[in-house]
Amino acid sequence: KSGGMTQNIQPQRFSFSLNATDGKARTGVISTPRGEIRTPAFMPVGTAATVKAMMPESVRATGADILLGNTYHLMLRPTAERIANLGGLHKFMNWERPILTDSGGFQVMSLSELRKLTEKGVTFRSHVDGSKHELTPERSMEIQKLLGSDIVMCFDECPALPADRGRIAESMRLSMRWAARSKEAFGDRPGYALFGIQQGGLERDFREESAEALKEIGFDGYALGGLAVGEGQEAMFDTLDFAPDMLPTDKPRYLMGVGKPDDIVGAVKRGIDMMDCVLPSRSGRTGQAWTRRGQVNIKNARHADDPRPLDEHCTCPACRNYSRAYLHHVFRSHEIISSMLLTWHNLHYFQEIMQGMRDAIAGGRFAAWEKEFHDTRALGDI
Ligand SMILES: O=c1nc[nH]c2cc3[nH]c(NCCN4CCCCC4)nc3cc12
Ligand SMILES: [Zn+2]
Repeated sequence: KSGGMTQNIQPQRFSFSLNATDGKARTGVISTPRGEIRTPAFMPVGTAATVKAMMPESVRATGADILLGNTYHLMLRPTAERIANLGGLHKFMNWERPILTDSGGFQVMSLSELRKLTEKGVTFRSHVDGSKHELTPERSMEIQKLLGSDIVMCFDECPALPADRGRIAESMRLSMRWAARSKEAFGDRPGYALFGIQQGGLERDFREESAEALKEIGFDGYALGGLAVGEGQEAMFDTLDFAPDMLPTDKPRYLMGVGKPDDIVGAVKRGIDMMDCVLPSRSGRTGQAWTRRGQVNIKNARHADDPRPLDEHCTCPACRNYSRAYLHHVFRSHEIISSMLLTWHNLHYFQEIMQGMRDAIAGGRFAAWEKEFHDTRALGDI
């Protein structure tokens, strides 16, 4: 760097400070050497080292403080070793702020073929080229270290639902043994964090057993896994009515894979600090816009002549500079800009929900904010 440039001195540690609570809802800041994460936080998903259809600077412009990457996808292509040799994932994808990486177990079970699960780990064939691979707690930690991930997830097993109690307990106990092996393999890495993942399905006693096991091992943060796997919102909320409270209050709580706007609001209301979901980006590419008045499918013919923006209150580039008619046209014509604009809008809207909740919790007015959120959605699109 040129002389005289003041280095923005970042903390060399990973820490979480709670600023305010309102009921069970919390707001705070996670400090990391690569920057701060305002909570409650929503993480856009950058599976293959890109948030699809978005430049990194655009992702930042939506208000994101942290991205999610996937061990499973990056180990298959371009491989973690190649990314490490090129300077790590941050440099590779030109995102210098925090990155959290999922540990791969969930993606193996949902994406690969010919999987074999043993106490040691999982062997599987790549969905990309059919090549054989193995993931273990140790290998997952090594991959996430090679990537340079700021927040590393334990290697776990997420049971497919519906599953009987015996299967849920057996799977959770395997994940807890893998959590211990993950912690051992992670080692002591100041400035980097390792999060444990609570399992146990929808069962209070198994969630309790899992939380106790994780606290005994000790982690920098605690995720709730095994949810958003088809149980439905009511069952998920019923579980969130007790499961987060079993985890330490002074550490971040991360609900994996969630979700729709109302899932996100309901989760924050129940004490969740971090979430991730492909929904805003994936649905954006299919023409599905999320707005304060509910969902809008821009491909619907009713928009063909509509000169109004998607959402007149939204300040994103899609709503500031384009009409519904234009968005309708570029989607119908399969123009690349269609994915860019709708993804940008959806990510911007999701971040606006997070900012709204952070402010509301800090101001002790979460209930009022939540009521306005639901009442406006009930109006439906105009
Ligand atoms: O238990 C988990 N351990 C590790 N990673 C996970 C990721 C997860 N992602 C989800 N749900 C994702 C649901 N998402 C909704 C939008 C469409 C694609 C799937 N549950 C998860 C549980 C886990
Ligand atoms: Zn917008």
